[in-house]
Amino acid sequence: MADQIPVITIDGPSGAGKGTISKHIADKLGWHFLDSGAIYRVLALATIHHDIDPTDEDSVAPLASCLDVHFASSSESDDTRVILEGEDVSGSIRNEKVGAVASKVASLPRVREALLRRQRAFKEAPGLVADGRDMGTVVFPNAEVKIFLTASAQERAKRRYLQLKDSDPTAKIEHLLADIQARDERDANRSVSPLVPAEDALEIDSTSMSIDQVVDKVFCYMQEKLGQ
Ligand SMILES: Nc1ncnc2c1ncn2[C@@H]1O[C@H](COP(=O)(O)OP(=O)(O)O)[C@@H](O)[C@H]1O
Ligand SMILES: Nc1ccn([C@@H]2O[C@H](COP(=O)(O)OP(=O)(O)O)[C@@H](O)[C@H]2O)c(=O)n1
Repeated sequence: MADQIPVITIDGPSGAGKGTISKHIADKLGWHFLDSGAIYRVLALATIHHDIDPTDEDSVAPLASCLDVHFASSSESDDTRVILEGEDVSGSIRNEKVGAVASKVASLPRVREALLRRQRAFKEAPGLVADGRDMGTVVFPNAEVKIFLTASAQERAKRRYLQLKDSDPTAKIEHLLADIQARDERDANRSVSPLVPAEDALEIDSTSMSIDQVVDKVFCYMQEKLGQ
């Protein structure tokens, strides 16, 4: 029964480490993983491909409802491939331009509504780790374990720079910091599903923590909550 399937939600701002930590926890437990940001990014890319204004709710909402996207596991790597309209877009959804458009389409209430069922369908046995902005507040409000992961904007921009510099030699920390701050502002101030910690979330500031330290902290908290 879907109701007996445990869910761990990890929400927080861009670059806090949500994806990295969620994947570690999901792998360790053998649970499913929902990267909800990838769905908003794919929708953003679809608006770019179809030349749709990302702020026009009447055009973006129908696109969200019938978005032709699926997630495929790859035999060559651990990564899940993201397929939009038959094309592998796993790399192209990750750039900062697509991230900025994603945060625009994500502020449209009917778009968020249209994507709810698609996200909830990831809840399958033996369990789910869900990463995003509103996993613990809106999509899985009854999740057993909720984490709100943060880090200072400077630290997040530095992490993003280190992540991008090899594939994008033009990446600059000051541009990434400005993008992160603009996205934080839009995500926190939108009218629907703003980026806020769930009341029952454990908040972790990872500014001075290593990836392993964060994984250990989440894992200990999860064992305490689930009694495992
Ligand atoms: N605690 C940490 N310390 C240092 N680097 C981290 C930490 N957590 C994540 N990172 C690195 O920061 C980058 C962004 O992490 P990511 O998981 O993509 O963040 P998010 O999903 O929150 O946007 C990745 O390169 C990741 O390896
Ligand atoms: N559950 C979610 C996930 C992402 N998003 C939006 O989608 C954008 C991209 O999400 P992401 O998780 O891939 O972004 P990063 O944290 O990796 O930079 C975010 O800036 C949010 O505006 C959202 O609104 N709700």
